[in-house]
Amino acid sequence: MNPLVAPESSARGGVTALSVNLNKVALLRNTRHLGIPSVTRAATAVLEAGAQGLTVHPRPDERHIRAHDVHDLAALLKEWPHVEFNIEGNPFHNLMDFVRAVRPHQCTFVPDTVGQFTSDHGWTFPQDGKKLKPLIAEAQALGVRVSLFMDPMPEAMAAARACGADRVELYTETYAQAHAAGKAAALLPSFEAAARAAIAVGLGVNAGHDLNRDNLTDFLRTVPGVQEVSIGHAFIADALELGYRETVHDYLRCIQRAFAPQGR
Ligand SMILES: CC(=O)[C@@H](O)[C@H](O)COP(=O)(O)O
Ligand SMILES: NCC(=O)COP(=O)(O)O
Repeated sequence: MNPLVAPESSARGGVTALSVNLNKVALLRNTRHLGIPSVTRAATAVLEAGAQGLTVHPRPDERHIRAHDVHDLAALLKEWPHVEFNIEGNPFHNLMDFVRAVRPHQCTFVPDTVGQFTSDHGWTFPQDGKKLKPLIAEAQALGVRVSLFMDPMPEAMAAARACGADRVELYTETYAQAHAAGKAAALLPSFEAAARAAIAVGLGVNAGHDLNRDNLTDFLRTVPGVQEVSIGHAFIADALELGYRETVHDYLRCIQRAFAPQGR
């Protein structure tokens, strides 16, 4: 049994799952009272094209994903029993209401403030562990896997595990910025070390934020055991040009390339 491949992903041969974040479909929809572009139609399109999961981040200000979107997607996913639903948010704000009502496969705890521009940091350990522990336990008692949004800090992983988390999601904006500047090689070792430290204490590893078709393969080739990438902003930008189906296929190819023997 390869410790870098969790049981959940063994069904895919250890290949990372693609979870499409639909926030930006809702953002565009909310700029008119016409209901288009449809979040549920986008979800159906990306799932029919092969995406393995959906992610939403219903922020308290409802700038994009609204409460009804979460419930609409939960209803839709009853038709897709093998697709994972991941709901992100701050568990001290509105996230737990959705966890209790919808019981998604996974919730991702993100330490955002209410009006924050976007997610830009992970939890702080050991300080946050004590207050997170009961909420993690509550979500798990509802059958919901808990992932903690984390900066790539190997030294924080034991404390993340100690408060009961099932997985961590490595916050990848710094990697994306470095990759765009041709400097990813300097940063990847810290992400690899954080992933190995997480796996060593029994945590699963997810990743997300500013991943795209240019930087995804390099990340997955270097960082071991990534079970899920959640990708939204760049994905939807690409889909505006290529369409949902072709965009899913492009991202799945980026993932597959990372697991192919080098040189192919
Ligand atoms: C947690 C994270 O990095 C993203 O999933 C987050 O959903 C981005 O939120 P916005 O789409 O509101 O920028
Ligand atoms: N958890 C990351 C996510 O869901 C999407 O982030 P981004 O691709 O919109 O930056």
